[in-house]
Amino acid sequence: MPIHHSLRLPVLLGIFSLFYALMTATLYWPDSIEQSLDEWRFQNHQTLMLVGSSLSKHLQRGQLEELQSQLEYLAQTADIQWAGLADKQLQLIAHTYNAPHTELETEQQRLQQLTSDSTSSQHNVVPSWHQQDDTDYRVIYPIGSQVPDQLPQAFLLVGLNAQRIIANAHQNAWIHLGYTLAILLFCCLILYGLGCRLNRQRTISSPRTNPTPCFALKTSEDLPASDEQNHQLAHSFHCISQQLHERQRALQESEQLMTDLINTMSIGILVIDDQMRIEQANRAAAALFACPIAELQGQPLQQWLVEEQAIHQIQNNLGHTQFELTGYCKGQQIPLEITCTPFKRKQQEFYLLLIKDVTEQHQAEQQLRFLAHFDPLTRLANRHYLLQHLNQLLAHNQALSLLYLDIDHFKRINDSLGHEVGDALLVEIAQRLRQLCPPNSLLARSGGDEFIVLLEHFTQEEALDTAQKLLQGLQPPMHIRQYQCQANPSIGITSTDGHLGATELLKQADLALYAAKDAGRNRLAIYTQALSHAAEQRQRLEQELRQALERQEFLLYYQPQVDNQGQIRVLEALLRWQSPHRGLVAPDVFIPVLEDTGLILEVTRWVLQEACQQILHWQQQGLPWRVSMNLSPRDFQQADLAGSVLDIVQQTPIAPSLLELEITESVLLDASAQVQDSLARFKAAGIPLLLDDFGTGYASLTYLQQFHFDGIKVDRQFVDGLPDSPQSVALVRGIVTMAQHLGLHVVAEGVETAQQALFLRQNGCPILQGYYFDRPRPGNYWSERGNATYPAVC
Ligand SMILES: Nc1nc2c(ncn2[C@@H]2O[C@H](COP(=O)(O)O[C@H]3[C@@H](O)[C@H](n4cnc5c(=O)[nH]c(N)nc54)O[C@@H]3COP(=O)(O)O)[C@@H](O)[C@H]2O)c(=O)[nH]1
Repeated sequence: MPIHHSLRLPVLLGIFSLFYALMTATLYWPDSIEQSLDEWRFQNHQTLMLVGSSLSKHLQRGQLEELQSQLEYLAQTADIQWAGLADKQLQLIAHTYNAPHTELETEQQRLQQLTSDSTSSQHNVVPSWHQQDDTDYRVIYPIGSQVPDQLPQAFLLVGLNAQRIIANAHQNAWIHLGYTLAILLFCCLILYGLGCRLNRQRTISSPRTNPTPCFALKTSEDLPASDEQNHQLAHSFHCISQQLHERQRALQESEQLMTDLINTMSIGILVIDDQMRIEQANRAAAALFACPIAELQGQPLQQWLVEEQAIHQIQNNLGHTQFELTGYCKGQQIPLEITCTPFKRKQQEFYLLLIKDVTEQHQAEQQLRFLAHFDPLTRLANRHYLLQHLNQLLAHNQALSLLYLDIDHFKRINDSLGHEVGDALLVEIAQRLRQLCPPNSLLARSGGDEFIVLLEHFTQEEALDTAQKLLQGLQPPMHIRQYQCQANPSIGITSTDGHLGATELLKQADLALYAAKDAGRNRLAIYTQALSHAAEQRQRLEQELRQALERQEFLLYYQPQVDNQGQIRVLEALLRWQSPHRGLVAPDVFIPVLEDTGLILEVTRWVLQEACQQILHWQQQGLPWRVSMNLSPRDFQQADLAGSVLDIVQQTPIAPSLLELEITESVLLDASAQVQDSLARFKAAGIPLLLDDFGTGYASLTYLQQFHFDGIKVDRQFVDGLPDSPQSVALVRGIVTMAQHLGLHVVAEGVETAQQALFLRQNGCPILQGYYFDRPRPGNYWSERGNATYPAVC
């Protein structure tokens, strides 16, 4: 059938449209589905990478609950059906509730095949995608793989379904095809309409060729119909273009959303191509390199990295790996932690880099390293560092000497002037020691007020010489704020030819230090074998004393204090130790050990209980004697000395005034609030307090008044010189006069002769104690002796 010439073009166009639609369907369609799937995989890859990094952190911290909820959260993501997590041994450690067991088992087997694949050049399994059927995919995603050739920390197993994406792609393709056809159809119609109009005009303008009124007939019937069609077509075209516009807007919006999301992430993100050019960057990355995003894009990555081999590191990395590189920011070098994940898009290789500035982390690590080896206060090496160095030298049998320093009575500075002054003084001491120490020496703060100087290649004579310089150098007082502080050290010295262990050497220096302290402080002492021997003896004594306490080998002896009429007024309870090996041991031998070990606290409790029982016993016998007992300075360091003493006293039916407490001056030297509180509570309970060994220490009238003592005991050493030594005479007279004026009662101890007793009586001392009257004896001796008086002193 011949085609009217005005329809020829539209018909041709129509045929072309159909042909085009057919071509698009066969060529464009599969390609567009493949492209959608590519993009879908890429997006899921990124999601898995982000989730993988947080799962890795939970794994490192062993947070199983967080792992589980992270997986559940992942399974809520569009197209992700289920997820599971297998550890390095390929055992499942967590999975979502909806994960089918058969799937998990299959994935586990697949994982086993992947990791055991001997043909694989790397054990570091890369993310692998497996297509189950048309729409189902399974992904094995390695997590926390840091080092090539090593298995990653774990594997994320994920089931994905691409049905939505494929359906979307189909829909898009249909719409695309529909649009194309509609546009072509629309063009056909326009062309057809134009053809008709051209014909009509031709008819009007050339009446000779077409004079018939058919034109009028055609115009009256066809023209309105054609206008109507044109109008509808224009309307459809408008709708289509509007829809197109809206879809484009939606696309732009989702693109913007993606960009915004990436920009809000605090971690720097870069996408680079295989030529290492930056394709995309987020705001955090721009801030890291202090360069606007637009300027970053298209730039070679090398421009921002210090190391040349950095690029090889990125290119050679096969999986999701993490490494550190140094980057540039405003000309400054910054340490960067980079997680690199390669991916393919449209057959081209790309790398996704997650970049973190680890400057703060590095600083914290540096600080930790510093703290591990140095003392933060004085900035000297610490004990740990010194030990390390000492061990290294001794491993090479190097001859060396050690000086062990301890500042005498440093505690008093802390207690009286406060810890801030104490700290400042330590810094000053460190500073002075630094200047005094010779080259080839290592100065360390061992802790508290202890310092150690390691002298490499120093003989004992040279070490002695250095120690003397240190002693002298620390002699001048130090000005700390408004105070003038004295920091006198005691120094222990030891030397070795390099054939000793570090611990042994330090022990020797420590023993020498204690020898220096025992010898009167602010001096030095050299280690000798005898010190080790004495230390061993002491160790043994300590051991035996512990047993003595368990086996109840302690005894109380009592020594009387006699008045002017020769009557016993008070009996002083004095501790003895009936040792099965040593016989009856005097307290001078073992009390220092009990004090050092803290055993004295238990012993004092025992003494107190015994003394109270003895008072009660004598009371029941009609012997109204008071008993005095000694408290050691160490007793005052326990938390509630007054509480425990008063408890024991109250448990016995005796008047507290029948017990006297003898306290040495050294207790008051460090009179803390705790000491003051204890003394006040004894006083309030009615227990008399006596200041023992008066005159030997730092006897101060302030103490007597401040702590409301009832009396003093004149020390044996003053009584010893009576009546011949003019100093003793003057001192004893002075003490007694002062005590009388203060209303204190005075006891003189260590009275051994009749002359001493007479002198004391004639000089107003009413109560005397000493061998002249009696030695300390067991309680039952006094029970039997009863109230008999001693001969009057005349
Ligand atoms: N914390 C405690 N300290 C106690 C306790 N028991 C005793 N001590 C203290 O031990 C030191 C030695 O005591 P001791 O060997 O018992 O000596 C006492 C007397 O025997 C001795 N003394 C008494 N008269 C004379 C004498 O004429 N000559 C002489 N050479 N010595 C004599 O004096 C010691 C009593 O001293 P004091 O306590 O200062 O009155 C001694 O410091 C005891 O304090 C205890 O249970 N806890």
